[in-house]
Amino acid sequence: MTYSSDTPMNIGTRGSPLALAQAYETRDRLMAALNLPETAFKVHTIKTTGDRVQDRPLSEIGGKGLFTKEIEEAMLSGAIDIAVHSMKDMPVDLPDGLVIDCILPREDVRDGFLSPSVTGIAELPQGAVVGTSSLRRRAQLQHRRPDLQVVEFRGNVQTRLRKLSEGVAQATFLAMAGLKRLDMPADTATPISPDDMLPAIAQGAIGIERRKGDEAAAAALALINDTDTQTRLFAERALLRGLDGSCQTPIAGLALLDGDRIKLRGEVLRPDGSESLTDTQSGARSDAAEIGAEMAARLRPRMGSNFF
Ligand SMILES: NCc1[nH]cc(CCC(=O)O)c1CC(=O)O
Repeated sequence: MTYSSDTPMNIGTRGSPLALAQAYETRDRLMAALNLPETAFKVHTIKTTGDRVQDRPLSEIGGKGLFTKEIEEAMLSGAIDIAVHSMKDMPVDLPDGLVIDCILPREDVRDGFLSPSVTGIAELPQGAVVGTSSLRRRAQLQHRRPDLQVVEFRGNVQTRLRKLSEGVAQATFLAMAGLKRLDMPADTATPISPDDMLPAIAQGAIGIERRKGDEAAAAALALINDTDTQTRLFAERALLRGLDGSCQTPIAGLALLDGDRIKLRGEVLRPDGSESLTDTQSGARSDAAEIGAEMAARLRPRMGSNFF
């Protein structure tokens, strides 16, 4: 079958401005690749548990896939055909019957530092308050600056910028990818080199999920898959899997390609930042997933028990 105005491809997404920007980017790429008009696609916004609960840290609500469950149910029921996700937020295991084999070209992988008063972590005064809801960023920050105070900072990009302007914290972090996809002014944040703060696994990458048997969706998505980004995510997500990690564990990882070689850097931290373990491994890009798994196997004995 082919998609048309009468039988459009139904695209599911969360409703935040960033999620919508990612869904429209996906639609635009599919329009170009399939040479179809806008009317051959329909974007459906779906509210998830994670969107609904705003007053508690995510780690407290618990459970897997807080931002994906309702969307995946809509896909399994046939209400939508594909779902657009930030790969950074995706668990390593997907529900039975669903697959992600389409990854869009990666945006800026770096974290951004945002503050109305200073331009970097080093300049923050002793004891300053920093807002973040990311366990990784919290641990990395406290590892470098144990004097800083970290407060919980939930909500979408716009909410966090508002909290910063209200003075709830003196600084915060946001992924450069999100800011760029939202067309925020370039001076909104100062990019932090991955050498100073290793980003989250899959940061800046968008993945598109579909039903396993849906050959029409598979054929369409194959046209817009970026194999370079996909390969980098094979390595990074294999590391995450090998460490039994999720977005609730302080793990960082970044793979870079150099011709037919791939180089993976990984970091695990104790949640209070008291310890950071890092590792680096290079290999053939065809071995991306093995490299991630091997790194996890090397880190595990170094971590001992109850590391996280
Ligand atoms: N966990 C929230 C989340 N998921 C994806 C992004 C930004 C886009 C990306 O990293 O791909 C963000 C916000 C942030 O970390 O600033």
